[in-house]
Amino acid sequence: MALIATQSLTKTYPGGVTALSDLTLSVEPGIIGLVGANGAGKSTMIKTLLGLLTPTSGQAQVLGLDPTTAGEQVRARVGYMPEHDCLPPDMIAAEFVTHMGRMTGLPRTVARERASEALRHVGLYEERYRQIGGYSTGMKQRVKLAQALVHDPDLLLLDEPTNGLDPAGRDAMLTLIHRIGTEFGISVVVCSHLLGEIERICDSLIAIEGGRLLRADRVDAMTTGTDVLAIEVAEGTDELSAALAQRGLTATAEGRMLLVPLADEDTYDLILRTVADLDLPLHRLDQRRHRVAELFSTAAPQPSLEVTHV
Ligand SMILES: Nc1ncnc2c1ncn2[C@@H]1O[C@H](COP(=O)(O)OP(=O)(O)OP(=O)(O)O)[C@@H](O)[C@H]1O
Repeated sequence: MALIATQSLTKTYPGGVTALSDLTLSVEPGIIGLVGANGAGKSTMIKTLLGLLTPTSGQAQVLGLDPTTAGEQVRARVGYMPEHDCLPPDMIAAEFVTHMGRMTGLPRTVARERASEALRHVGLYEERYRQIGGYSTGMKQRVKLAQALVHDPDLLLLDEPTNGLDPAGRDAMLTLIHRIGTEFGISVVVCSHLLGEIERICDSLIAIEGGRLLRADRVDAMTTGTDVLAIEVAEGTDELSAALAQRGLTATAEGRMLLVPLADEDTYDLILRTVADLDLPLHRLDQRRHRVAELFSTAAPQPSLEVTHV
């Protein structure tokens, strides 16, 4: 059974903005990145999957349930970490997460135990009796994650979980999400406009632009090899380029690399022989892979689709 499936899912807000347009996709369980620039429709998608927004047309299934008609059942099995700060500053973290557990229907003692456990999973066990207002941004993000985990969901929907964090904090949050997805066997959908960082921890990606689906697929299927070889030598790049041209290979310079079309298996040998003949120190020779970033059009209007790591 697909983890999430949509058929022609469309959401137009009362003001007339179409945030999701005719989205049809199906993703398997795992860690799934929902990527797109600010305004692409990610939050709208998450809220629709939770049954908090009703689609204008089309359908969605989450864990085999229709959020429009079975919203409560969906929310009982799904944990949600919203994008914006939603934490009461004068509450103690353990109390807040317990309260959120109670809201999902857990009895008081179970909610308390589960809250401690969830706070331990996110690395806040020692600090759990402190007021949230005194927490750093990273700790607040972890409390939001703990409250999403408290009822032991099958699926987590995380809306921009690295928002407001510095690079080290982002890294720690992504490592934590990856651990939850792999060690706890919980599927995770993680929204981000930071494609590079999300690509690193995900099995699959759903890429959207202006409310439309660009592609939903496994990351490895999106990054198959191209028919271009990248060569990098420590020195003598120009010399190598000229020598390759003499042997009928057209090399294009890109930064410190030379890119050569991969005609057939002999191309590798020809390059290696040329490098050896010139006695140049070879740093790399490999087949270029497609990058997920290529899915997105380079033109505006997605200036904030930052690629941090590819
Ligand atoms: N309640 C609303 N009423 C009207 N328009 C809305 C509403 N919420 C979102 N929109 C619009 O729908 C589009 C998609 O917004 P959405 O928040 O889903 O995008 P996003 O990809 O999550 O971006 P961000 O990361 O900036 O939140 C945007 O044009 C936004 O302005």
